[in-house]
Amino acid sequence: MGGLSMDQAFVQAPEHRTKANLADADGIPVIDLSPLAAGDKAGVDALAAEVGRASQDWGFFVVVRHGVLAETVARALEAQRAFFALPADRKAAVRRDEAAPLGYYESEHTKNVRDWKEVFDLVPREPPPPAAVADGELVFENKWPEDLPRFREALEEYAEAMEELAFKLLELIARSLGLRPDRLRGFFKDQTTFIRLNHYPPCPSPDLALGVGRHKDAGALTILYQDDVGGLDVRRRSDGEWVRVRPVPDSYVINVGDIIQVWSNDRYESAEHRVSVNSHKERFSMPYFFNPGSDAMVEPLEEMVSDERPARYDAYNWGNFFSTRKNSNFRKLDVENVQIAHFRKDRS
Ligand SMILES: O=C(O)CCC(=O)C(=O)O
Ligand SMILES: [Fe+2]
Repeated sequence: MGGLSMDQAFVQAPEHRTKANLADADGIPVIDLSPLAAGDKAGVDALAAEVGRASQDWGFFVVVRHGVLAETVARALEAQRAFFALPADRKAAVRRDEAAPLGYYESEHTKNVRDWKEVFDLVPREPPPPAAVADGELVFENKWPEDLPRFREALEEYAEAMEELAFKLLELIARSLGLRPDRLRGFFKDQTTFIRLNHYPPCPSPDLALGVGRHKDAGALTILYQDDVGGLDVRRRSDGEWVRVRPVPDSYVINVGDIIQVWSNDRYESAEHRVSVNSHKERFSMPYFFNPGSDAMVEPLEEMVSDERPARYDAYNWGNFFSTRKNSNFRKLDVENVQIAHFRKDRS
């Protein structure tokens, strides 16, 4: 199934393997976004406060009544299933490579251990192709599979709906930090957002391998659709234990990424998470990684910095960070991949 076969490359170190009978992440807030549609100020303020608490306590929350049409989601899911059901040679025809990182891929490494998954990456907005490609420069051009007619259409429609939701969430995050609602918008003008379709085939050794190894999302916000199988685990802030984010029908799992951690000067923290696999049921998920433009310099916002709380990070360029991270995920390297911790002022 999925063309993967178990070998040493997938084996996690003992301390990173999934334990049986993981507890549920009971406390993860489920937030109803319908006050946004109603548009009354008090309702939206209360919502922003909820988002703020969740971002502080968990770095994760679930949203329901989010306004994304069920048909739009259903069409995207159908496209996703149809793509991964294609024979290997047709998936390989849209395989990503180092210079052109979008498309199909089945050999991603997270922290140098191979993930038990296959993916398809696409961008909602293609930047104009550079006139000449400089050495090391990545070309973000979508690769659409042939003879899968509704695939492109369904995902373009989905991407549009996600962008709308992403900007609403960004506004709530800004409000929750006491900022102007549109304070963060400007960073997303030439955004490097991408959508990933994930397929986790059943795994013969779910006690040894992971669908995605433990990591934090590097971007600003992640909006994740997960099916009803379950497998997303988050490291609970209160005690450091891994707990499972049980699927909620018609919901999205939202997590704040490293960029919001830096912008907020550590008021919010990007939580570590991973994907566990199982031996009997394939799982599908679709994260939307909402990322700023590649020339964005990421640093604590001036409103988040004071004499009592000086800036905790040096500024870094998002485009460099992103392409360095992408390359390190592409194959096994001998060095640790780039982390925001490398830009912390108090690192020792
Ligand atoms: O599939 C999932 O539930 C989460 C995937 C994930 O964390 C990622 O792709 O960054
Ligand atoms: Fe993630």
